[in-house]
Formats: sequence, structure tokens, C-alpha cells
Amino acid sequence: MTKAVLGIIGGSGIYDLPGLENVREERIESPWGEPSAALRIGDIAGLPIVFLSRHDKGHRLSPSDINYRANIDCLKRAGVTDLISLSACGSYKEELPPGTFVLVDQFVDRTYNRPSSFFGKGCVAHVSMAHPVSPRLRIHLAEAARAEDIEVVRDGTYVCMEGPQFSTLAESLTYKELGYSVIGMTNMPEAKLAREAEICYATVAMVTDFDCWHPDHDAVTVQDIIKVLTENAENAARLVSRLAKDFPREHEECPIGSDRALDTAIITAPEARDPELLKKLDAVAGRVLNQTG
Ligand SMILES: CSC[C@H]1O[C@H](OP(=O)(O)O)[C@H](O)[C@@H]1O
Ligand SMILES: Nc1ncnc2[nH]cnc12
Repeated sequence: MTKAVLGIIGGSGIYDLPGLENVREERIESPWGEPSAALRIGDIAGLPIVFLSRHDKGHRLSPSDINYRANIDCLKRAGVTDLISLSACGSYKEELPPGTFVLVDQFVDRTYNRPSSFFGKGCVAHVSMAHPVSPRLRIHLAEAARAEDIEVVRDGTYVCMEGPQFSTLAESLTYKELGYSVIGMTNMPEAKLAREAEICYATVAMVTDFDCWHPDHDAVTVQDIIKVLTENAENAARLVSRLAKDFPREHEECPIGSDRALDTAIITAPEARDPELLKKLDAVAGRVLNQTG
């Protein structure tokens, strides 16, 4: 049995986690470089929690400047088994107005300027991303939201753009036409890397705006977003507290195998593997690389 350790990545407007107790800050060294910030390690209702601010205090980092590999590697080193991303997003549906929380179940990756894998030359791996979100985490989040009377929608598709500029009207109309639910700039490659690191991942996409497709809302501005962020952040803190109280203390095996994703993924023959890369993979892939026989 593995102890459950809940990781929380706080996005825009969430630079700390109210309710986190017995907090200590830890700067974990990663062979993948500098993470966004020091980890804040503590507990809520006795459940171990590791909090990481994605953009760091003061919103120092833009989506393309975040070292997603270092972030996920550090969370893995800290023992995180289950990871929740709290993310601001724009909405493509009238019925998902600002303030709605969407428990997305699919992602579309439109980013192009970020390293998106721990693997590569000297150790090639192909994990499945067919179902990028852990269904079990989505269920726990939906139950926590219901208990706290927070409006959530249980599924949806999050398209991840490179940014940092918001979409053009043509892009916005295209994504809407394609049936996507929400847009953001950060959940890819984060979700891919969490899968490679065998960490169960789920996102709470918190709607802040209607992007620019909506006839009544012309262009998005950071000022408008900030107005909604504060209220969303308060609800997110309540949601996480409730989630932690009711969360199983033993890590539950993922029904779609997120926590065993590397069992069938590595294709490079042992004799063709690059020892330098293998060293960097010690945390992310240690479970499978250290197997003997
Ligand atoms: C400040 S609005 C744009 C910004 O907010 C979202 O970030 P996060 O997912 O970390 O909450 C979006 O992806 C952009 O990075
Ligand atoms: N409209 C939008 N587009 C991209 N990222 C966002 N984050 C919040 N609102 C957004």
C-alpha cells in the first residue's frame, strides 16, 4: 500500500494554499532545472499536501517560461501520488460562465515552445494520453464540490494555447466551433509530464472570462480576469480543504493506469540507453528503471 500524498499546483491568483497546516518550505534540487518555486509541504486534516505555485509569488513566470519538467520532477521527489491543477481559463460555452468550475476530462495541446517529455535520445518512451485525467480524482473533486455547494461541470475539453497573448477572434471562433469547452495556457505539457511521472492528474478549470468569441464580451483583459480570480480562489481553497478531509489515506490504484503508465512505455533496449539520461530519470522512472531481471 502506498500512502496518498496530494499535490496542488496553484495557477493564476493562487500563490498560496489557505488551510495548509504545519507548513514547511522545501527547495528540492531537480536535474531538470529550476522549478517555479519552493514547495510548501504540510497537511490538511492529516492528509499530506504539497503545494506549488505555478507562476510563483507575484506572478513572475509566463506560461512559456515555466519549467514544467522541473515542477513535476520535484513533486514526484516529494512523494506526490495524486495531483490537482487549479487553473484559470476562458470559456467557449454560454452555459459555462465566469465562476464555473470545469472538471475537464480531455486536453488538446496547441503549445509549441516547451519541452514536453522527460524522455528522448537515449531513452525513448511512449505513454498513452488517451485518457489524460484520472477519473477517480474527478469523482473526488465532484463530491467535494457538491459538499461545498460549488457549481461544477463534470467534464469538458481544455485547449492549451502557447500564449502569452490571448487568442485572435478567428482562433476563438474555431475552438468554439470545434466544441472545446475552455482555454488556458498551462495544462499542457503539465498533464503529459504527470502521466510520464506516473502521477494521477486532474484539473479544476476555473472560468474567468468568455475569451473573445462572445458578442457581449469583445476582448479579454487581465483586469477583468483578476476581478473573477479572487472569488474563484476562495472557492478553490474551500474545495481543496473538503477534498483533503474526505480523500482516501492510501493511494487508490488508478482505474486507467496513470500510476503505472511506464509499465508498457519504454521502447529503448537496455543496452542502448544513455546513462546520463537514466540518471536524470531517477525519480520520474525509478520504479521501472530500477527493476532487476
Ligand atoms: C492571468 S490570465 C492567463 C493565465 O491564467 C492561466 O494560468 P493558470 O493555468 O496557471 O491559472 C492561463 O493558463 C494563463 O497562464
Ligand atoms: N481567455 C483565456 N485564454 C487563455 N488563457 C486564459 N486564462 C484565463 N482566461 C484565458
